Amino acid sequence: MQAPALPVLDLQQLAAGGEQKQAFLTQLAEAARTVGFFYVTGHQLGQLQQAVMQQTRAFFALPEADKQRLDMVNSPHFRGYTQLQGELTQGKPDLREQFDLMNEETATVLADGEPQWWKLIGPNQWPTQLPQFKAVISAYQAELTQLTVTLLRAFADVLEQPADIFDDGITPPYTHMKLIRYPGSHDKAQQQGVGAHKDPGYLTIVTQDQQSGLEVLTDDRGWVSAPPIEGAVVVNIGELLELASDGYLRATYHRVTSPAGELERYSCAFFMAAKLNSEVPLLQLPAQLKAQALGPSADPNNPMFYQVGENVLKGRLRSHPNVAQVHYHGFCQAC
Ligand SMILES: O=C(O)CCC(=O)C(=O)O
Ligand SMILES: [Fe+2]
Repeated sequence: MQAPALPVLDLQQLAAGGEQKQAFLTQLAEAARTVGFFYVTGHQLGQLQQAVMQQTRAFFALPEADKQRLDMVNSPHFRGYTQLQGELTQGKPDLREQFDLMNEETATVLADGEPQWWKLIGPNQWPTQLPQFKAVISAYQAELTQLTVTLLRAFADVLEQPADIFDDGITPPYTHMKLIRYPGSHDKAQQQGVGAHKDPGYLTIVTQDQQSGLEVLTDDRGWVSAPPIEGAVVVNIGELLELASDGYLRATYHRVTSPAGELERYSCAFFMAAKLNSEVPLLQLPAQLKAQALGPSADPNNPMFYQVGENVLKGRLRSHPNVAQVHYHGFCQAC
């Protein structure tokens, strides 16, 4: 077998402590500084992962009318179903259908003048036709939340910070899970499963079925494929970690190219951010790390905000203009 193009890290080493933990942290630092994308094995997600993929397939196999009843446009909290080409990346429709959910909460009632991102908080929409769906997906959400917290603490170590430096903002974190189906494309001109983008949170974990398609932009090798590896999930750094580390760590551009012809691809992307009503701490890095911090990347098409709610809402408004139009009209200049 060809060696994977991205680093593979074993979480058991982190758990073992001592020298093994040090070896894990060294690899994490290297992976984070070079590509910002890596595989993680040695997690405990195995059986649950299979159940999640089963439920994901079952959801997308529901009749179109059942899925449409859960359309995201019903939800000011950006939860629910988005049909094929219903989401935009870099202004172009993505060839994927998806189901989004976040922390299950009661909607906040906004007083005059309060920031709009409070509206991101609220209940999910659930498909009642699938009796196991909510329990299985919620259990996975809880496991991935734990895993991202563990990894973020490891990043604190890499950045030579106290292990709890991020804790205030992530008790609990804001989490967003996206179940996705990418249909095959017969058209070479239309293969944007999802266009090139950075993720807005601290960290993302991607669970893939057997079909490849995820690609990562590297400095030295251009776009490289991140195909599924049995027993591994893919982890990548988001914008909040880039901001917190003043660009020492980089959020990496990635995309999904549609499978060919009759093939299809299923995945689950899990985004972990800090609480919406928090600010990302700008860490005081030791001199040898600071010297390598490039500052956060400046992209006029993608401003990054330290205020977490603002950064998360920016991404949602841009990706789902129809939801923005209905629920954020008059606020969103782009819609
Ligand atoms: O489906 C995947 O593998 C990744 C999806 C992704 O990058 C995203 O939704 O942000
Ligand atoms: Fe992404």
